[in-house]
Amino acid sequence: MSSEPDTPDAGGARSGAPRTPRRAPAKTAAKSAARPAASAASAAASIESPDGEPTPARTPAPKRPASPRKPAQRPSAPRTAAAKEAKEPAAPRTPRTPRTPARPRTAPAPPPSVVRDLDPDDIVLEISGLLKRFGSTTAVAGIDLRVPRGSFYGIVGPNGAGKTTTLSMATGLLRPDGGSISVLGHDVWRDPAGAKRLIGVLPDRLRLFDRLTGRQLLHYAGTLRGLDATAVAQRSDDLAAAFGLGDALGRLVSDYSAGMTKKIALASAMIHSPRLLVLDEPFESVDPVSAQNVVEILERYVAAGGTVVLSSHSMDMIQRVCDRVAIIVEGAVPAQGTVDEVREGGTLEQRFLSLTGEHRNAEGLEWLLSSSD
Ligand SMILES: Nc1ncnc2c1ncn2[C@@H]1O[C@H](COP(=O)(O)OP(=O)(O)OP(=O)(O)O)[C@@H](O)[C@H]1O
Repeated sequence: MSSEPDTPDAGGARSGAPRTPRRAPAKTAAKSAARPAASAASAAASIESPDGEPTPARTPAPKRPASPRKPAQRPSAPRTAAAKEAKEPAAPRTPRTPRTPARPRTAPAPPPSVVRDLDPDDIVLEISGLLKRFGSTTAVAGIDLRVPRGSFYGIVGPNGAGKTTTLSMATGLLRPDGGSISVLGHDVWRDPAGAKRLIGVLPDRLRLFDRLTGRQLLHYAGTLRGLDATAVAQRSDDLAAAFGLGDALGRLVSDYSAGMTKKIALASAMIHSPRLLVLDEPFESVDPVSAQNVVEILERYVAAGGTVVLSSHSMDMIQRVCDRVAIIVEGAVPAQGTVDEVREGGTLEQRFLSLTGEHRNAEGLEWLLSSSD
């Protein structure tokens, strides 16, 4: 979460034992060999055998003599008017047999949506008239959202729609230009300490203290939230086991894979058992098995009374796990509500496409298909 100050090296080069530089001579030579003939010979001569001895350059194969070209077979078109007249008129074309009409495609039935019967007046996160501009760009243009307690709330939208900007403002990471945000009655910008105590955040751009081990990072996150050392140790073990990071807790976070980093960041966001979890693209870089594992952890959290707000580009995932969803387009929310209300009988993806008009095609990229030789 943003309340964690950035380390000077956060997001920087990976630490740990220096890696042995990889040898790539064979690759380089192979690459050179693919070059045109003039350089190919010198490249071949420079290839070394594994014991360091230069291998003899191959003798170039003798060129095959070019076979004489056959004259073109196509008959030439009649040149004179007389010859034109002599030409027989073309036989009339037989009309095509009309095709049997294709069977109308039946769209696959949308999967059943997750239904949670929640009190619409018991609101955990309330956003009203939220506004944010960056210079001449209006990133968020007056968004209203109401997230009921106990919901698994999905936020979807095309690239640049304003999802991250909205979630950053909702969690106190970015100051809005207008509007208000409250978490269980605490105004995020007037009472940041009160609101932040209730929130766990997985921000879009992870900036972690990656020179710490996983265990140290969890210890830091837990003690920052006021937990004592015993509780932190216990919860760290529980979270590491749940996220499959048990064996990695002793290793530096900088040496984690992208998916592992996401999971340790998520564990850090959950260690203080927040009432609201705000997760910006939590499944990005996470393998399908781990994603399912994370979903199960979040479902247990929601079943126990927690509330999750997450953004994702995976319509399938949102449709499968969320009971409510908001679609953000150009900084506004044209549709929000239960998944069934938003998808209006179709799939979430169909509704998303109808609202975003995202049907760009590859016109203008014809050059991409032409060879660069
Ligand atoms: N710090 C910034 N400075 C200038 N413009 C910004 C900044 N942050 C976001 N924007 C702009 O605000 C708009 C919304 O960006 P945002 O990151 O919220 O979109 P998003 O919906 O999260 O996109 P994506 O799905 O690609 O992550 C974009 O036009 C973006 O270029």
